[in-house]
Amino acid sequence: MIYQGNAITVARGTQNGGDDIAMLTFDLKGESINKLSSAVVAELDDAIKAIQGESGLKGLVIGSAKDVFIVGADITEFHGLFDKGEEYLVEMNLKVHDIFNAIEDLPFPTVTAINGLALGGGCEVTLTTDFRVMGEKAKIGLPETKLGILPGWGGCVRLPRMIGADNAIEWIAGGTENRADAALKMGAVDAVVPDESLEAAALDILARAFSGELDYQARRDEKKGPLKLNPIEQMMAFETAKGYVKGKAGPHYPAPVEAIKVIQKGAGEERGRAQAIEAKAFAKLALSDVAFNLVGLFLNDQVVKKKAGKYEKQAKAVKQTAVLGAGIMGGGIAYQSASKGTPILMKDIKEEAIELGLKESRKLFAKQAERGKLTTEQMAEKLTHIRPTLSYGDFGHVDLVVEAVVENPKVKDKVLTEVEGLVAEDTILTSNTSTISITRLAENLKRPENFCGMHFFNPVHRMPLVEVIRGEKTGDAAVAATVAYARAMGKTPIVVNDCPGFLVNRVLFPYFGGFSLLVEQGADFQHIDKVMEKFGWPMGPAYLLDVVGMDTAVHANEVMAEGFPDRMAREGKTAIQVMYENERLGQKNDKGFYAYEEDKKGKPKKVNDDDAYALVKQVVKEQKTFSDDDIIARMMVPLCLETVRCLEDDIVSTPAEADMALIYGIGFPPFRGGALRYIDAMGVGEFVKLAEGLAEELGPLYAPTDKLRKMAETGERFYSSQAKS
Ligand SMILES: NC(=O)c1ccc[n+]([C@@H]2O[C@H](COP(=O)([O-])OP(=O)(O)OC[C@H]3O[C@@H](n4cnc5c(N)ncnc54)[C@H](O)[C@@H]3O)[C@@H](O)[C@H]2O)c1
Repeated sequence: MIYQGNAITVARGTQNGGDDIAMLTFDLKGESINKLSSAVVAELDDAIKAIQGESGLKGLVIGSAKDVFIVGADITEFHGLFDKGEEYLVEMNLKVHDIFNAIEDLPFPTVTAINGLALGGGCEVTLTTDFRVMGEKAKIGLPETKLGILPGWGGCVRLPRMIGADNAIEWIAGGTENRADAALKMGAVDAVVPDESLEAAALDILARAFSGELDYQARRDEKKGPLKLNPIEQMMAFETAKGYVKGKAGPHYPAPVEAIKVIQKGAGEERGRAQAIEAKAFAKLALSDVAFNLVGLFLNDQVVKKKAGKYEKQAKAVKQTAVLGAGIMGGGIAYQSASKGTPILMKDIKEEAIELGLKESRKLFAKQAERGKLTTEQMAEKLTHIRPTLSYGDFGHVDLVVEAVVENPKVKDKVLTEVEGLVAEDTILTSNTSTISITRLAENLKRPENFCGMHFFNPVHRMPLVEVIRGEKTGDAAVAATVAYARAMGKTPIVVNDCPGFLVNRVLFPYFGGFSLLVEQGADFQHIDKVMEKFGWPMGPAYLLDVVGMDTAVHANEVMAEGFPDRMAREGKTAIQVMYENERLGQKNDKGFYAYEEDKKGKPKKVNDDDAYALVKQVVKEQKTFSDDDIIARMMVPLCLETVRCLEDDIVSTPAEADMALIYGIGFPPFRGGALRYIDAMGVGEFVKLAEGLAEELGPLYAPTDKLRKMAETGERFYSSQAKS
């Protein structure tokens, strides 16, 4: 044994009967995957030094004993490391460069055997060796820009020299996970073989290097030298890419463009100087709020997944489901279930509704086939997973039912009690209601413990969130099975307690409340939209209301006002009500705050409509002017405060889940990390001051809770680590 650590071992391996190959294996103890924590990187340093000190070696194979090669750096360490500042981060990366360069400079040929995943730092380890062989099912990539940073351990330097600037930009700026065949085509790896042949293939490559058939020194020189593009080619490649990538990433996500700049700046440089450029740019990005928030988002996502995983372990199998109602939501639920492989019965009372639901599903499957994601046979097979019906015939064999009929408590009561009488004792019943209390719907059921909410978002195939709502009598088995089913559908379930609006709509409607007040005080609704879109929302509030539908919004608002009269009930008409009364329902009838025309692709395109302005005038009481910051504060404060209340009222159990629900459910700007992360970034004290000032003029919708005031006094935060700026 040459080296034995907690995550790395180096042994002498055989090649043609000898023992002159160093076999370095990643196998992190106590974990199911390999990741590059600081401790593992320190081990790698020791392991390479041990190899350097060993005599009689003539080759190195790096591999993994787990199902994956290395999934990346240990992201749980990031906030702590970023806290140490720019200088520390530059030094840290230069040290890693020294270790990685030492692998690249070993006096014999080297090869990595990649199985499972080689992402981020894991991918960068593979780039240090002269050759790479990859398992057929493995994936490789540099997803760092998705975290608001850039590959800082040589990815921006080595990859462009290996696969060309254009290809490297695509991988790095896109943060893509790339399949083995694509990696081979681009020259990122030298061979693709079945997993079980990886080691043999790696040894074979070494043998060919020993025989001189493969020139490992030439490979090395290429990686270590400047990028082979003349200045004009460089200009063309980089400038075009920067323009394109900037347009795609948008103004709030600087990392992809910064990564291109690093590749460009380092292009004419040899290894050491190019790596220094990379280290500096990495540290700068790592200290940005965007990186802080995106890393936070990743960690929150882990919390949410872990919680769902725990429920899933206790869940009974959900093999056959049913949806009641084949409308917008029922149709979407049936498609999503079938698409991910759980057979589903789709029941409606109207033949036309069923036809429409099936037509939508066919359209969505056909789109996937067009994009090459499904073959025609697979598409036909998936469609058979949806079984349309007008009767309850096969409901005796259903594990879980999703009720998605019209939003009317009487109809829902009737349908739910009817179906409860037909299914097995342990079948789980769920409702996709957006506004009716789950505890209330359970009142007429014989087995309320088997009932909970399963709230999807529209359009179901696109929106990742499912709120799983626990009513007063809901049992753990119902929650567990519903969470498991949501996961099987490829969704992110978050478990919340019952209250009007549940979590997401309870938080969204105060935001619309802020919008109504602004409009009444003379703010232009199109300007509000522009400001909030610039802030990072995918659509402004007026546009969002048009998408939600004015009828839905008015109805939900009534429910919220009844539930929280102190802050959500109000006198006088809002612009939303005026739109509704004038049959401007939004996109569903082509007119709301905007008018809608069909674009070339047949999608609704919003255009200005003077009639909408004329109607809004009816509610305008003042003509105040608002700065962009005023608008942001008046929109964001009620939303953030309601999120705080949901946490205090135990509607949601952690800040991580609350923030992720808003990002996944209503498109809260991800780079801002969520409502509670937003308060933390502003500082709880500053936020409370801002809210109190607004509450004086605008009332209880803006009033901070006592607990939040206390947090401001004591300096408490929602998350433990702190953003930089
Ligand atoms: N549309 C949304 O954006 C959205 C989002 C989340 C939740 N929801 C909720 O989902 C539910 C359905 O909403 P939708 O937008 O799909 O409505 P929809 O009007 O498009 O569809 C309702 C369907 O239910 C059918 N139906 C009525 N009574 C029935 C019965 N007894 N048995 C079987 N089918 C019956 C109708 O024929 C219709 O096809 C509502 O509770 C709604 O609040 C809607």
